[in-house]
Amino acid sequence: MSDLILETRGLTKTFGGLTAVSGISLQVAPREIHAIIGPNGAGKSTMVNLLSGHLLPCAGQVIFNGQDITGLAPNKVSHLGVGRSFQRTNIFPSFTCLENCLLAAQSRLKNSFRFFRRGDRYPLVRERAEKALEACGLSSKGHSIASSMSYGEQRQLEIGMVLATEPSFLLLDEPMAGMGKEESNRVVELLAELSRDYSLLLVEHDMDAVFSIAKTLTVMVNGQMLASGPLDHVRNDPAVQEAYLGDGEEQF
Ligand SMILES: Nc1ncnc2c1ncn2[C@@H]1O[C@H](COP(=O)(O)OP(=O)(O)OP(=O)(O)O)[C@@H](O)[C@H]1O
Repeated sequence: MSDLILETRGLTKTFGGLTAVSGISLQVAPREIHAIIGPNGAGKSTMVNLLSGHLLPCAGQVIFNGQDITGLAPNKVSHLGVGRSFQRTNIFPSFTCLENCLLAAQSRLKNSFRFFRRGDRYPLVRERAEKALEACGLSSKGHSIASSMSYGEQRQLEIGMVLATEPSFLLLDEPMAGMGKEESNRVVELLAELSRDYSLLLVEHDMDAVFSIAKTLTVMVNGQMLASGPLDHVRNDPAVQEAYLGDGEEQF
């Protein structure tokens, strides 16, 4: 029995003549934060989309909790416990924080026709939504209209909506994108807290954030995996050092 929660084997995606993800094999252990880093166009978001079922791989496998989930539709992947957030904020701006989480929690009800009833009429849905709000640090903002909150809080809410779907694994695409230092520090703390209960794979450009919370790291360049493994090991890998120090853009 594998002790990995997620594993990819030779995962590959091409768009016409471009190989966006080329034979990537990585592993994520339970309750660890695994970060994927790399320059723009490296294939990081494509990788996330392959894991969440939003894109079909051309070759390779995705194994989640020992089950081959390659090619499953996003809703099936989500029902198995993989929750994902997107690079751009994906909330209902005119709804309150609680209503956003209620909708996310309600999406987990078996009968989709139950969408015609308000989520707060279901005690379980309400309980999950409130728990998610608390877990994302917004329990005091339940009745705030989402669009009236700061950008950082809106991104926190998005994580709350993912949590309301009761995942065991979180796929987060640039959760700190566009944030100032203070806001991203708050999200770093939140993710560290969440890693006690959840396994996380995140794509992130903020190296300070990555190095402060990730336990394992995968570095991608031009669709290829340059290195993958424990943070310090990968960080000191000569190929990684060269790739990052080479263009002077993202040094560590
Ligand atoms: N749907 C698509 N059709 C065609 N090409 C695509 C598609 N999605 C991504 N690509 C290409 O695949 C490559 C990898 O893109 P991807 O968005 O995965 O990179 P990334 O590492 O996430 O970049 P960034 O950090 O800028 O978000 C890029 O060259 C991109 O233009």
